[in-house]
Amino acid sequence: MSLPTVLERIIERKFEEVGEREKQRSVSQLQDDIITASPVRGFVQAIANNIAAGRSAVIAEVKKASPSKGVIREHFQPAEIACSYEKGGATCLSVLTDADFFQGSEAYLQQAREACSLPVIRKDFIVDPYQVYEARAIGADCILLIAAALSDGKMAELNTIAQALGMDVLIEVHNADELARTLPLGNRLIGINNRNLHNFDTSLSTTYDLLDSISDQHIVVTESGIHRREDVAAMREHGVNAFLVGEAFMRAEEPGEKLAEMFA
Ligand SMILES: O=P(O)(O)OC[C@@H](O)[C@@H](O)c1c[nH]c2ccccc12
Repeated sequence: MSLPTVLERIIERKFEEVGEREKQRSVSQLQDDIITASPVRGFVQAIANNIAAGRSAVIAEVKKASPSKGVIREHFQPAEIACSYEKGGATCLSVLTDADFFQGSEAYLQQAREACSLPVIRKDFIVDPYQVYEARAIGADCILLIAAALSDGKMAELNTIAQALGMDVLIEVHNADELARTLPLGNRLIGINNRNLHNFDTSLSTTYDLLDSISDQHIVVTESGIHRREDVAAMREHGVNAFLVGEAFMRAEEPGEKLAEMFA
């Protein structure tokens, strides 16, 4: 038998984590929290507005560490980073909430969101409805669903729950099969992860190769491995105008300045 890939290990751990959390706080308690949660900020709307105005839409990521890179940013203050991103022209924020593999937390999402007026996506490995309720309870405006981690039925179920709670959904794919499974859901936003979650290689051609199969009604978000102005220019030449960028910003002293530089 082959060794489990990192994605498989993460998912296995997520199911345990959900079990532990449910004992601490039930779904019905989360539903109470949702009643008083901060109203949803339009995530897709913000992206669409930017693109309609001819600009790139930038989802700027708040990420301390990753399994492939280890600690990416030592000085890590989510509120400070959020302000810097907003000043630098970010459209939305992405905040890692996974603790075990990315050193993230729900508190980081709350701190980042409170510090600015940008819509925020909860970046985590969502495999159970519990995590969708939890996302809205902590203020998330959008969730990530990773096609590689979900069956068709589970993906549809989680998507429907998120939308019923008023959130947007970014479904992430990295090959033609995952894309074909995702398109029938009819979501406006499609994320293409240039990083293979099984072996961590990044290749921008992952995005280019899938573009022909996606109609103009969708907004493609290219994710991972965008490091330089040249990467941005190449994507824009292919008609891709929405970007999810983490590491390149996180390694800069002033993340928002780096954003402004790369997307000027
Ligand atoms: O740091 P990068 O290479 O700019 O990548 C950001 C983002 O795309 C990446 O963090 C990511 C994309 N999909 C994910 C799913 C889970 C965790 C992390 C991710």
